[in-house]
Amino acid sequence: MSFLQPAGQVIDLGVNIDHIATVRNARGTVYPDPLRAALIAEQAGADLITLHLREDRRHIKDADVLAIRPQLATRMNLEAAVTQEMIDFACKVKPQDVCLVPERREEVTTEGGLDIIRYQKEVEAAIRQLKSEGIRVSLFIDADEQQIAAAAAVGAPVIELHTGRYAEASSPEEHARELERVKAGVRAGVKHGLRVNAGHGLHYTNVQPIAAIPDIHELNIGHAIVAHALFAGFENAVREMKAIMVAARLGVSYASSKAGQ
Ligand SMILES: CC(=O)[C@@H](O)[C@H](O)COP(=O)(O)O
Ligand SMILES: NCC(=O)COP(=O)(O)O
Repeated sequence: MSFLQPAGQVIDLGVNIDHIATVRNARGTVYPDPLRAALIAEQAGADLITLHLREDRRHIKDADVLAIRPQLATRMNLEAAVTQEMIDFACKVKPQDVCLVPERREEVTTEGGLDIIRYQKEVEAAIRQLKSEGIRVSLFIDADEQQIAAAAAVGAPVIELHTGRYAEASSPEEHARELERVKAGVRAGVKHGLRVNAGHGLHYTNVQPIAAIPDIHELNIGHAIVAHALFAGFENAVREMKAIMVAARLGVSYASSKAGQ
C-alpha cells in the first residue's frame, strides 16, 4: 500500500523489525516472533519489510530471514554488511532489495553511512554479485555529494540517506542545517539518476519534514515504531493477562489472542 501525498507523490514505508528480535533475544525465547510482526506490519500498510542481519546476529538471525522471505506479500529489504558471507547469504535468500550498510561490532547502532569511496572495489564486487541474482542494491550512505556521486559510479540504482544526524539534532539551528543537508543529498541523488530513500532514527515527531521531500521514495523506520507499539498496545496486553487469570480462576473459558507471540 502506498500513500498519495497532496502533491500527487507516493511515499513508501519500510518497517524495520530488528527490534522485535532484540526483545526476543533478550530472553532467548521464541516470542515475540519477527515473522508475526512483519505480517502485522504489512496488514497495517507497510510497503516493505526491512531487516538487518548483523554480523554478530544480535537481533535478526539467519533463520528469521529464511522464514520471513517466502511469507511476505510486499517485498523484503535485507540490510547487510559488505562481507562475502553476507553477500552469499543474500544471494541464497534472494530478497527484492539488499541495502549495503557499514558495520562496526562495538557500535550500538549504525553510526554513519557506508564509505563508498574507500570501499569502492568491495562494493562494486558485491553489487555485481547481487545484480546477477536479480536483486536490487541500495547503498546506505551519508547525504554527502561525493559519496552520492561514488554510489552512482559503482552502479547502484538506489541510495538510502542516513538521517541519524538529522534525528539527533539538539537545537533548531542544527535541525534546520541537517534537514537542508538531507534535501541537498536528495537533489544530488536525483541529479545522478538514483532512486533516493532515507532512514535511521526517524520518529513520530521528526518524520514530517523528511516525508514531505517530494523526491524521497521510501522511508525505513523501526526503533520508533517498536517503541511506540509498547505503549500503544500495553493497556490491552495488561487487560488480556488479567482476563485470562480471572477466567482461569473462575473456570470459564477465555479465548486468548495469542498475545505477545
Ligand atoms: C542500517 C540501519 O540504519 C538499520 O539497520 C538500523 O540501524 C537498525 O538496526 P540497528 O539498531 O542494529 O542499527
Ligand atoms: N535503514 C534504517 C532503518 O531500517 C531503520 O532505522 P531505525 O528507525 O531503527 O533507526
